[in-house]
Amino acid sequence: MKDKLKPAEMMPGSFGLPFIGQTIGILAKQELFYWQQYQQYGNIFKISLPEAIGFGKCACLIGPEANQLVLKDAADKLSSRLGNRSLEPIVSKDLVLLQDGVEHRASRKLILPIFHHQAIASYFDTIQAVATATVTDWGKQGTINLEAEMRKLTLSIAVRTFLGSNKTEEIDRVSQWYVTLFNSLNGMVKWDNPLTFYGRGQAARRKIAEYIRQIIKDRIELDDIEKSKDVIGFLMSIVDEDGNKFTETQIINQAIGFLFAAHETTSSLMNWLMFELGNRPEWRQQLRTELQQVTGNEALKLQHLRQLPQMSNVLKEGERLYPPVHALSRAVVEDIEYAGYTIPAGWYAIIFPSMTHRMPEIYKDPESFDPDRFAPPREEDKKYPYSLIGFGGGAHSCIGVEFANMEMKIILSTLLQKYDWTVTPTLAEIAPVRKPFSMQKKLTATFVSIDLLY
Ligand code: HEM
Repeated sequence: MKDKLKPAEMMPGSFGLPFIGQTIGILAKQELFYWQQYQQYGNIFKISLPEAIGFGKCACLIGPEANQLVLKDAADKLSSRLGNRSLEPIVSKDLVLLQDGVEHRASRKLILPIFHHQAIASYFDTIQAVATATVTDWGKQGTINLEAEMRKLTLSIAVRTFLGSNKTEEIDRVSQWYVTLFNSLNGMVKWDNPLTFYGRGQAARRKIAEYIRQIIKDRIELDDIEKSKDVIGFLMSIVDEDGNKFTETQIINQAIGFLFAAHETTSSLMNWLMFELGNRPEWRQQLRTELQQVTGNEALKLQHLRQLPQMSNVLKEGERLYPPVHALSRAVVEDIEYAGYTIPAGWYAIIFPSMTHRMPEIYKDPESFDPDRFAPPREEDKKYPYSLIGFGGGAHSCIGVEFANMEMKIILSTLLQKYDWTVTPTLAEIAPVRKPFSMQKKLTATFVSIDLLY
């Protein structure tokens, strides 16, 4: 049986140019590059990416079966740590995503309680307060750059709930360092020098680390650990089965890792939800009616969030059409087999939420925004396992999914209760969106107070 398997080199697709592989196509076209390869070659194709940026020969696999293989069935033969090593300059090996096997299971068990629903309930008030205060300004500003303002809002929420900072100037400072660190991911030259993206990112990382170190020091001095209901507080209180606590460096690395995992993802999904809703007055009204029925026009409370099925389906439809993590990468450490090919150790296996989510075999009329596809009896995501993977799946599935959904529901509810809005460019001008990462920068939104409308 094994003899009949073809070598991965025989897959359709192209490795591109020597040394740089397909880098030029990917830099120029981003997600669209993979989409075009999929159209040309089908649901399994090869590419290559430079080793200098943490890759090599890659098998790109599309569809629920491939997702299940990579995230579950063959997970023991794959390494998330090596598959995501391009993120190491930002998040360090202390983040669970960069760990495998026994080490990963042990760390994940320790940190899961931080994002368990009991714990995230304690973040509700903070998120609501930041969301309410921030969006109050949006109505006064005329047309806003949606991406920039949403980034500020989600960063403020993350810095407040994770690090416990509550002074505006501190939040702004940490947010600026974080943006510099995030942008340094684009830096090809890994030289720690102020002249390079990478160097500026590392300098910003050291500043964030120093800021967190001071928070830890203050809390120890003030004996304030147990009282602090933020992520740093939880990280400082965790004790493993042998009585060990996280070291100061581990706490810093985890916190920076969480900022990274939580921020860009939530911000991007929020932008596209605002875009879709901004183009659909009927859905804005439907969500508003659902909210009114549940809250009875009182302030939003935590328990209301569990009674908003239509809003939950809108979030899922956003996750389906605009998954912020459009590709998930693993390094192959032991040969795996898929679709008649052997994918050997040393290669990378990459799966794509963005393309799985638009397969007509799974989702009816996949390009259309149709949140009801998730409501009974349709429940299109239940037909095949691993067909909705915007939050990943298997051992490395997102630990922040509840936090993210709570945050997005709070922001959306706050906006729906306060404003009506329009977004440019319009759906007709840019759909279907194949480059959401860069396209989101073009989005602008105009908010009109509901009181002025009704
Ligand atoms: C809309 C928001 C979010 C989306 C779409 C999202 C998506 C994902 C995805 C796709 C993965 C799996 C990556 C892989 O398997 O390679 C993941 C993992 C992870 N996410 Fe999220 N995420 C979001 C928000 C958050 C938040 C708020 C946190 C909180 C800190 C968070 C923390 C993590 C962590 C720590 C992991 C790694 C888990 C592990 O390796 O065991 N994420 N996320």
